[in-house]
Amino acid sequence: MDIATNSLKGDGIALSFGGIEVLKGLDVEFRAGEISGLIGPNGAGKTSLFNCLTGAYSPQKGTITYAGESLDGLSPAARASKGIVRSFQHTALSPDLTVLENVMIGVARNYRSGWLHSFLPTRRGRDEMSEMRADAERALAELGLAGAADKMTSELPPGMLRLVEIARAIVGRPAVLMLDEPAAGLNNLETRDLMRSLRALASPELVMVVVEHDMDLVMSICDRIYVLNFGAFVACGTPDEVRNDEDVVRIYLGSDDD
Ligand SMILES: Nc1ncnc2c1ncn2[C@@H]1O[C@H](COP(=O)(O)OP(=O)(O)OP(=O)(O)O)[C@@H](O)[C@H]1O
Repeated sequence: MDIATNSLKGDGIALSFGGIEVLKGLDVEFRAGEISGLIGPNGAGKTSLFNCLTGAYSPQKGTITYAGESLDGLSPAARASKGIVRSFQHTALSPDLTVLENVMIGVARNYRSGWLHSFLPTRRGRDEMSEMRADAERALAELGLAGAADKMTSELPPGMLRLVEIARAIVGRPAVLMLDEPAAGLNNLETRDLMRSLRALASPELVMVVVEHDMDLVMSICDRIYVLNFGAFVACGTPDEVRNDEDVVRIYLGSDDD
């Protein structure tokens, strides 16, 4: 398929709560092969747009497509089965499973018989289990976490937990990876490791979208940045273009938020 068509697009996305319009007819295109950033002050509408794209919210107006195919009306699970996955701002890992087992959960959707069947003492169950294990080991290795596979998640510092969660999101080889504030709660060193890992994940087929308050991270790793304010885009461009945009400097970069 032509990579240029493999974008996640929103056309005229409008969302209201109790009559208050929080997204005002947004047009957006997150392209494969790029890391896109979504930034803006508190309450600008970033999470609302993120939730519309992942299927957690249904916009009252507009259309969302991936590679030209409409996603309208599909639940988050149905979108995930099409390869559109998200990570969570607060880690959603199980403390009772090892790192490897937590990541294996993320790949279960790719197997015909699923997670439960893989534990059954059948040939197919055993084969699927070892494939899932190999997929999870590959995802952990991609993020530099091979050595942590057998640890319990409770033994890991926050920065590594965030990477484990990203490993769980990428283990099924998603088409679209949406990251909600991946650097929240991380120290400077952990944030730098995360930036390196995210940059290394970028590939020509993958649409990657990062909602983030950490401006250094966004400016360092993103190819294109959308700036949202009061539910409307005020700028879109490369980090340099956005950094030098007068409106952005006025409404966002000059604020005390970040
Ligand atoms: N479920 C909801 N019910 C009512 N209002 C909501 C809901 N979700 C978001 N809003 C409102 O929509 C507006 C945009 O909020 P949103 O969380 O999308 O902004 P944001 O840019 O992600 O902010 P932050 O950076 O603080 O997370 C805010 O005024 C918020 O109060």
